[in-house]
Amino acid sequence: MNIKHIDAYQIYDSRGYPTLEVEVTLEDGTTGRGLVPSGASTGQFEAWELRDGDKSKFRGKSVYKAIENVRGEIANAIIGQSVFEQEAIDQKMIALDGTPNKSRLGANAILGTSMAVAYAAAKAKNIPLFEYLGNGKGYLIPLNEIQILGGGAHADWATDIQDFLVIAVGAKTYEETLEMTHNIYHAAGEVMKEKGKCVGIADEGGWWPDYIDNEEPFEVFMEAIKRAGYEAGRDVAISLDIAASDLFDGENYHLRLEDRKLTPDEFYDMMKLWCEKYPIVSIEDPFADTAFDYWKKFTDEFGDRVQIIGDDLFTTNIKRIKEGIDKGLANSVLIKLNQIGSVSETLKAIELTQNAGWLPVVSARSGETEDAFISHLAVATNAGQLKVGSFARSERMVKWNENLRIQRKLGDKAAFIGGKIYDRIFAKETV
Ligand SMILES: C=C(OP(=O)(O)O)C(=O)O
Ligand SMILES: [Mg+2]
Repeated sequence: MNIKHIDAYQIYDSRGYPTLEVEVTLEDGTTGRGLVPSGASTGQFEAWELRDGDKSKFRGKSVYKAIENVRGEIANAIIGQSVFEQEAIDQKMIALDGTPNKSRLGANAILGTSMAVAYAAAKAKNIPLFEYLGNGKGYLIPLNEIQILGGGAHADWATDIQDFLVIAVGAKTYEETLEMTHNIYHAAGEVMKEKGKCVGIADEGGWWPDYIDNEEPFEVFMEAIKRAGYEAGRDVAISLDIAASDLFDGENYHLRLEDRKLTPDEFYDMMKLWCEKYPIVSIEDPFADTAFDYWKKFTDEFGDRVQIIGDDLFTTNIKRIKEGIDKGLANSVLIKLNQIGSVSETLKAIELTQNAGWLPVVSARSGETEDAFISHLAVATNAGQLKVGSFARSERMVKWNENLRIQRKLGDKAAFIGGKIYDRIFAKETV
């Protein structure tokens, strides 16, 4: 089935900033839409999100140039091509762009088209997206990583740490992860309101706190877990996204909240202390994306009991992930479609991660849309984990809820292994 028409439009994301929607129409009238998310704490090695006007201050700027590129060059190149040739279409757009980071046509223009092509292809085959993307091999319903408190760039630096998340490692079913998280999320809100520490809701739906130091959120978190009736470390574990590149000034890590600068060694010791003191099962971007020595040292020390995720470190980029695997910098990769800018490259990044015995964590962006592509991607690839921000905004819930539907569709084929996913990385060190 060939592509007949491609169009693009400006829509708005969950933060109310402009983004792109691409619509692909096939010869039989079938359509597919790709809605492009957008980050705030973006990594320096990400593919380029094309915005109109001053490139250095792009947040909030319109995307009409990217739209023009879809309607013009991209449409000219791929109209008439079979919609089932996902990789060939993506490669054609990459070659047409001609830059290493998709900055000429825009990673947003290319990704929107790539996602729309995948959706249209699945529809043309009359199968769900997860089945199409995974060639029918997807069956694993992912373990959720859900934000309870938001900070960093997502809450105007209310805390230095960007995400305090919960992982229901003891849950026996996907439904139970949602049940446990909803209890903890609301308990945390209650604790914070009692303490007079709740300002509102951060960008991804977690509570926006008002704190004076970086350990206070841990105390609230531990109290919320207890109040919700769970045991920290057994039923649920803590996960952090430090987003450390945002704190790093090229020399030191700047804690704005306490107005302190920590040397890389001091920062390392703080990460170490937290991992020893609290039931932390997963930590993302604990160091700056250039601080390879610290990543390596930390993985050597904690990689047998903590999932160490590279987000800004790898930016879903195959070359960077390969280098990370060769050097042993982490044991997990955050997977974001728009960091690399096409569906087929994202699938390859997941495969590479899994082949190395590492864990992929499929992730949303802080600026999201009402689309649930990533829920399908996580199941299609048996990634085993999904991170979508929090629980209290519809652009997040649409992803969690979509996995309930996918699970129903899969029926007996569906499996959920919960916290056992970590045996794949933790067992290795001890065998
Ligand atoms: C989702 C994240 O935030 P952003 O989309 O702002 O990069 C993240 O850092 O993992
Ligand atoms: Mg991150």
